[in-house]
Amino acid sequence: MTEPEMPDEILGLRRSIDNIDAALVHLLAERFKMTRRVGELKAVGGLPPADPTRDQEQIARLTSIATDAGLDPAFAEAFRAFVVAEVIRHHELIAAEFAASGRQGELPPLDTFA
Ligand SMILES: C=C(O[C@@H]1C=C(C(=O)O)C=C[C@H]1O)C(=O)O
Repeated sequence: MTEPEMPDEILGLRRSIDNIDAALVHLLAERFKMTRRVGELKAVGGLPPADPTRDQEQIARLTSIATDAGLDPAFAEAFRAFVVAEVIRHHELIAAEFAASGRQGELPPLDTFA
């Protein structure tokens, strides 16, 4: 049995979906560059990787933005938590590398835009 033909509208929608997926990957790559630098600055300053106060501010802000945008706020929070968990993992690695390097108090070179 042959499958029904894919409607042109679905093919057009998929082109936009692919563009959006590409934009999301680019945005995440830029975000991780920024959070990596935050992780370096925290390691130098002796600050912990996680910041629960900042988390609460972000959750409140994103819940409001998601609701206004018609996106399920529970999904927005799950996505934020997924991304931040990876950020914290990076920060822990950066802190461990910094502690092992013996460069206490020195700021690593800025490579945010590398
Ligand atoms: C990037 C930071 O570190 C962690 C990661 C966050 C994030 O990815 O947005 C927010 C708070 C922290 O738990 C930060 O403190 O700004």
